[in-house]
Amino acid sequence: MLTFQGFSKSYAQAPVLEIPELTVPAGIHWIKGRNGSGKTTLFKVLAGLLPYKGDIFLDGRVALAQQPVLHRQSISFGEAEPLYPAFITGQELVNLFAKARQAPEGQAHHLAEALGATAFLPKATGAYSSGMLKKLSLVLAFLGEPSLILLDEPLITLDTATVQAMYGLIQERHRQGTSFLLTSHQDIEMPDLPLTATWLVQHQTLSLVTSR
Ligand SMILES: Nc1ncnc2c1ncn2[C@@H]1O[C@H](COP(=O)(O)OP(=O)(O)OP(=O)(O)O)[C@@H](O)[C@H]1O
Repeated sequence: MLTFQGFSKSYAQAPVLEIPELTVPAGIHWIKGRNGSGKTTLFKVLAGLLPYKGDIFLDGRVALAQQPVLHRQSISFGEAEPLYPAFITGQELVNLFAKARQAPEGQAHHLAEALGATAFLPKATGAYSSGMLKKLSLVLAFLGEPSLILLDEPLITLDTATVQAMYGLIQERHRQGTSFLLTSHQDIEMPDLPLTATWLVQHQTLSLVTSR
């Protein structure tokens, strides 16, 4: 699904990640790593938000740096601590993302219902709690038909029922062929998801811990 070749990422002169040669197969992947290890940096690179050196390919055909439009259509990113302009409503963002991503009819409604976001979408996001912001960010991340969805720290601020609903959506989309990368800075297990592999960001690289 993802192939790294001679990849490296630095901030100014400070190296953060180096992945000389690695293939991450399709599936649901859980990426662990301590605070500051480089998980968010990896996701921002994959989401096309940060420059890097080397090559990253998606599904063997989309070279992320060389095909930015196809890249952004193919990968969607749910941020760890999402922030939106305070005056905009959740519904306006959902409408915008649904249009830009050509989301199938009814998909936004299904996602908002599943994640318990329908009631507050008409309100301006400046009035949202951190959990409401996270639910909105998940609705936006699932919109459209990307082949890879990146969810950075998806468990933080969500109540137990919403975490279960999110697991349900991940499995539903996985059955339809979507891959997922999920991160956590906590060393927790994920018994409720059929994980393809667990990875660790450590010593400035990404290493496989376990795989099915
Ligand atoms: N914009 C930036 N400029 C300079 N250094 C940065 C920048 N963003 C992140 N870093 C550095 O890169 C390293 C990796 O940070 P990153 O946010 O990717 O870690 P993380 O694994 O997501 O951490 P956490 O679990 O705390 O969210 C850290 O040393 C951090 O200080």
